[in-house]
Amino acid sequence: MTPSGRTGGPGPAGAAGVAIRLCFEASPRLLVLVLLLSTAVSTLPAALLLIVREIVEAFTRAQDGRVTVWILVLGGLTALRVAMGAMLSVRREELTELVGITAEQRLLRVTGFAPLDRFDDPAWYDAVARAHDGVTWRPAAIAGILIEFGGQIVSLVSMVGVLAILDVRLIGLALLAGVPLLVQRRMEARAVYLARRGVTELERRRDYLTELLVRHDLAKDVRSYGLAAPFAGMHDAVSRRALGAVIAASRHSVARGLVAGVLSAVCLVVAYFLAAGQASSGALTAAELFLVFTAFSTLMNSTVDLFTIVVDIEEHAAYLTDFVALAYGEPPSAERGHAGAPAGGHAEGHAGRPPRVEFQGVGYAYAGGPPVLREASFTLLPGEFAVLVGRNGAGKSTLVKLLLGLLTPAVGRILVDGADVAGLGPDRLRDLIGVLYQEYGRYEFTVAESVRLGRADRPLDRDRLGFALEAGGLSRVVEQLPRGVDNPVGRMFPGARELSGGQWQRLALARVLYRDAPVWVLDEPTAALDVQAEAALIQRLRAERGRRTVLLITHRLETAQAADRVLVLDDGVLVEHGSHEELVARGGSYARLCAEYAARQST
Ligand SMILES: Nc1ncnc2c1ncn2[C@@H]1O[C@H](COP(=O)(O)OP(=O)(O)OP(=O)(O)O)[C@@H](O)[C@H]1O
Repeated sequence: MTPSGRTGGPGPAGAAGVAIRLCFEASPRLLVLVLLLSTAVSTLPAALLLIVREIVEAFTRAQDGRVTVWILVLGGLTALRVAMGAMLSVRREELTELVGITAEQRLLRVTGFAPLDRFDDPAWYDAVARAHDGVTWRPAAIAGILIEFGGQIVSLVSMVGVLAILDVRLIGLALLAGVPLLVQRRMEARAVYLARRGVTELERRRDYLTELLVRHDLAKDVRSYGLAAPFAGMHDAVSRRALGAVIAASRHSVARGLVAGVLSAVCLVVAYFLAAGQASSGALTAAELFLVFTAFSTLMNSTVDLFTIVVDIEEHAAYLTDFVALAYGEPPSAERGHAGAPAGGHAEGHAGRPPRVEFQGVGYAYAGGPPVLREASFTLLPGEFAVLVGRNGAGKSTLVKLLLGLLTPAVGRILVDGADVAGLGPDRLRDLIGVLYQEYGRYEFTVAESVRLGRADRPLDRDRLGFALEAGGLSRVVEQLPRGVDNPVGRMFPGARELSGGQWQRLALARVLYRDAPVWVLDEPTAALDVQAEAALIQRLRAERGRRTVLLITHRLETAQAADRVLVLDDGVLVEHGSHEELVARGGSYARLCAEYAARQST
C-alpha cells in the first residue's frame, strides 16, 4: 500500500515510539541527561511550596531563626532551579535539533531511493509533501513533549501528595477541571488536521508556482512571456483557497473554547469555596489555606498540561502519518538491495571483455497508458557501438530506463552477459552501465566534485578527473576558471561560474567518462554540443570499440553513420537493425528517416 493511501496514522503511542526511537538514533547520552534534568527541575516546585509553608508556620510562631534558615534554603533551591532550567533548555534544544536532522535524513534516504515510477504518481507527491511538512520539527516536538510529560507527571504527583495531606476532595475537582479543555483542544486539532490534509494538493500547487518564479532555468521564459504577474496571481488565489479551508475548519473554536473555559472555572470556584469553608471551621490554618489554593491551581494547570500533551502528541501523530509510512514502512526496492542470486547468470562484467546486452521480447506500458514498447528484441554485441534512432515518442528513453533497471518490463527480459537486469541490483548495474540521460543533472558544486559524482562511492581520483575532462572536451574551459577544477559552477553559490548549455552537457559527459563502466548508454549526448565537440565525441566512441559496449540515442543521423549498427524504433516496435548502408539500401523506416533528415538539413 502506498503511503498516500493511509489516513489512520500511527496514533499517539506509535508517534511517541517513533520519537523515542529517533531520540536514541540522534543521541542516547543526551536523551538520558535531558530526562534527568527534567525530572530534577519538576520536583522542585512542590519542595518550594512545602518550604513556603514552613516559613509561614515559623513566622506565625515567631521562630525567627527557623524563618531565616528556610528563607536561605528557599533562595538556594530557587537559584538551583533556575540554573538547572537553563541547562535543561539548552540541552533540550540540542536534542530536538538532532532529532529533526535524524528524521529528515530518514525521509531523504527514502525519497532518494524510491522507485522511478513513484514520480509518475501525483498521490506520491502529496504523501511526500505531507511527510516533509514538519519532518524537521514534529518528531522533535514529540520528543520535547515526552520529556515535558515526565516532568509534568512528577509535578502532578507531588501536587497530588500536597493536596492529599490537606483536602483529598480537591484532587478530583482539579483533575475534572482539565477535561473540558482537553475535549475542546482535541476537537480543534482534529478539525484543523483534516482541513490541512484536504488542501495538500493546493499547497503543492502553491509551492510549484513559487518555484516557477525562482528557478533560473525558467527566468528567461517567465520574462519573455510576461508570466510573473499571472503566476503570482495564481499563487495568491491558490494560497487563499488553502487558507480559507483551514480557517473554515476552526470556525467554531471560539465558542467551544468559551464553553470549556466556563466549565473549568466552575470546578475552580467550587474547590476554593470548599477550602474556604474548611478554613473558617478551623480545619485549615491560614498558611494551609494558601497552600491549598496554590497546590490546587498548580494541579489543575498540570492536569490541563498533561491532557494537552496527549492531544499534542495525537495531533503530531496525525501529521506524521505519511512520514511514518515512508520512513518506517517497507523499504523501497533499491534500498533493500538484491541479496538473492542474479537470475539467469552472473554478469561478472568488465574483466577484460565488455558485456553483451540482450533485449528479449521486452514490452512496457506506463500506468494507465498504451504500450510504449512492444516485443523489443535485439542484442548489443560485446564492444559494439550501436545507435538507436526513432521519432519523438518512439520509446527510446523508456528503453534506456528499462535497461538501467529503473522500470521493470511488463513482459520479456533484459540480460547483461546473460544475467537478468531485474536480479542484478542497483550497485551491480551501476558498475556495469554508465549513463548520460537526456535530462542530465546540473549540480552546482565545484568541477571536481561534479565529475566525481560519477563515482560518488570513491575518493576523488585526480588522474581520472583529468582524463574525463580532456575526453569530455572541458579542459580548456576549466583552465580558464580562477580556481580550475576546484571552481564552483552554476550561479547559486559564491565564486561560481555559470556554464553554457553545451558546457553543462560536457560536464555531464565527463561524469560518465569518469565512471569508466564497460557499457555506456548515452541519450542524446550531443544535443547541446557544437560540431567540433560532437565530432570529437564520435571519434572517441569509435576508438572505444571492442573495449566498451555503447548504445547511443540520437536524432542526428550523421552520428548513426559512424556506428557499427543502427537500431530503428518506431512507435514502440524495433522495426529494423543493421549498418547505415544496409538500412539505406533496404529502403525502409530508416531510409525514410534519412530522407526526411537530409531534406531538413538542406532547407
Ligand atoms: N513517465 C511517463 N508516464 C507516462 N507516459 C510516459 C512517461 N514517459 C514517457 N511517456 C510516454 O511514452 C512514450 C515514449 O516516450 P519516450 O520518452 O520513451 O520517447 P523517446 O523516443 O525517448 O522520445 P524523444 O525522442 O522525444 O525523447 C511517449 O508517448 C510518452 O508520452
